[in-house]
Amino acid sequence: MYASMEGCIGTGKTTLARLLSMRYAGTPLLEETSRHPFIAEFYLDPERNAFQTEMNFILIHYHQLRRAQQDGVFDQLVFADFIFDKDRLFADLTLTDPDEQRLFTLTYDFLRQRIPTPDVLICLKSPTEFLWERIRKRARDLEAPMTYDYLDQVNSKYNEFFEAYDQSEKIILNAPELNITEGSPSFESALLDKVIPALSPILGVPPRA
Ligand SMILES: Nc1ncnc2c1ncn2[C@@H]1O[C@H](COP(=O)(O)OP(=O)(O)OP(=O)(O)O)[C@@H](O)[C@H]1O
Repeated sequence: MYASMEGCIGTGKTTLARLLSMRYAGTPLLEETSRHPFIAEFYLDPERNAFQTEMNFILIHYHQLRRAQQDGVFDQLVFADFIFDKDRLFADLTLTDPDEQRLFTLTYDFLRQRIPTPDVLICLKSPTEFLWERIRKRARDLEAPMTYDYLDQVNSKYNEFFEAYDQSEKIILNAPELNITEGSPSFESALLDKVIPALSPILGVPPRA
């Protein structure tokens, strides 16, 4: 079973994937963010750097998922904090040159066929204001140039994507209601009330006591 979290920037995907892995004694598959060499440049000049950023993201994500597949990671219960399709969603927004869009699509479609699709997608929805607050609070240097308008556009893309998504089972959750914060008692009770009852029947296993 392969479960993946998705949601806009700052929704809490990584924290949720990590905690669900612990709860279900599964294996976390977390995005190797430290290996995104272009993201800082992207935020400084999105128009100029979008193509190299998106190509870089699909190659990194592809290799991480392929490596996991070859290492037999998907033979276990896996909780990932990203899916390959997220880069299609970002590229739809960031790539404006038709030649670059075409080359991205050719590469994306070629790679997409070679990687596994999750059995269940956990969709974390959130109002943009909530995400903006979280991103300001976590204060990652490279995200400092991000504008509210950009975040709002990414968030709208995610909402459209969640609506249309039909590749597997999906569970739609409201991220602010969960208050995804490690060690928070309200998050623990939201996990028990809202996430685990929806997820366990799909996974076919109960969480650890
Ligand atoms: N394909 C992409 N194109 C442009 N930027 C991207 C892309 N994928 C991720 N990013 C950027 O990389 C950074 C990390 O984003 P991502 O949503 O993957 O993780 P996150 O915000 O740390 O997740 P969470 O807080 O939900 O655990 C963000 O600044 C995001 O805008």
